[in-house]
Amino acid sequence: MFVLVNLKAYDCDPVAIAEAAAEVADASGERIAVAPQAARLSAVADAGVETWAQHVSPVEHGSHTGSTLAEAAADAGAVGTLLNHSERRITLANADDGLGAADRAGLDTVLCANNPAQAAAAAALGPDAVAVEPPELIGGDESVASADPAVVEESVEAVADVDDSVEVFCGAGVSTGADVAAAADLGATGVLLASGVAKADEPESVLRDLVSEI
Ligand SMILES: O=C[C@H](O)COP(=O)(O)O
Repeated sequence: MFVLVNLKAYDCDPVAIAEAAAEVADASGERIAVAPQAARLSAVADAGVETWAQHVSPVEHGSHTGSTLAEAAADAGAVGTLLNHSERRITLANADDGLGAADRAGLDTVLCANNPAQAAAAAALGPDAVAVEPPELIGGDESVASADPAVVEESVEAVADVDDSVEVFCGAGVSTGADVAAAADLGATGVLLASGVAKADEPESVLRDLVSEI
């Protein structure tokens, strides 16, 4: 199971979390990545953890003020990017172009979706993975795997029907090793989480717990 920690814009120390994640990944042998604010990509990558962007713009080099160029994210140390996160929705055309930009820069991609129908549509665009996250469960205390297991199982089936090479992750409320194990039981191959780590008093213990039942 891939554990992808999105720090969003939380008031946390991205480098301390990156160092903790690198240590837990090394000790456990599990794959953990951290997605900080774009301005902190280099600092997080320098901490030695797999680093992801939260978003890249669907543009090439040129006159695109305020954009996050995929090549710039890659140069800063990112190896992958989220696209179409629930808090950073984009149009279908921009999702397609964003995937093209990520591909051009050599970034892995996770395209987010709200539900199984969107997951199928997302899979049709050919990302490396689709992450299904019911928006109403994001930032909550109960994991999607227990609060709405059907949305995960149905997304796994819907994506496999479109393209069985696309992985399915799930997210929203994931914060414990039991949540990760439950997601795996439903067919997910990764989890996308944020508040459970970013808002924790001791992020390293949460990270250790997250990989404890894989
Ligand atoms: O990107 C992460 C997801 O939106 C889940 O956030 P959460 O773990 O705070 O529910």
